[in-house]
Amino acid sequence: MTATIGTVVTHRRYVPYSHAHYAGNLVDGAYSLAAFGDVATEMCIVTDGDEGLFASYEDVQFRAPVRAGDVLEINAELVRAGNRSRVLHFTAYVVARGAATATRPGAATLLDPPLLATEATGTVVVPG
Ligand SMILES: C/C=C/C(=O)SCCNC(=O)CCNC(=O)[C@H](O)C(C)(C)COP(=O)(O)OP(=O)(O)OC[C@H]1O[C@@H](n2cnc3c(N)ncnc32)[C@H](O)[C@@H]1OP(=O)(O)O
Repeated sequence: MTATIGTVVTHRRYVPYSHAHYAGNLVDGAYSLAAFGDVATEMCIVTDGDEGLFASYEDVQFRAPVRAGDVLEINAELVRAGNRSRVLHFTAYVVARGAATATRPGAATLLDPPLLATEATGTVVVPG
């Protein structure tokens, strides 16, 4: 296992309507953070053969809403590797979004370009 700076791990997931929390089917910010935790877990497996533990966030920016019915692309990039610490930069992009009408309740569209919804920097720690 090697912690190579620039390594990227990507997940894609549909945001279920069961996660709508606010008006307009808005999803809470914690949803993005949970997604960052999952992509960080895979990053730790890739770099260190262990799931790792999330130690801290230095910065979290909610730049655009995430809504139920969105398809998210979640990325983690390894930006710094200490002895046991791994600093990751996270992004969550909306790549597709529901576009329901009265006659087509399941209509949805790809977003081109994708919409940057959430961005963060955080540190995970792996065993020595
Ligand atoms: C992948 C996602 C998983 C999750 O979401 S898990 C759920 C949430 N997280 C947790 O429940 C974790 C709870 N916290 C802990 O268990 C411990 O707390 C840690 C294991 C995270 C760290 O404890 P210790 O192993 O005793 O840390 P040390 O020996 O003091 O330091 C080891 C390396 O970790 C860096 N570090 C420790 N705490 C922090 C912090 N809060 N923010 C940033 N970095 C930290 C240090 O600097 C050092 O780094 P250097 O080995 O590269 O020199």
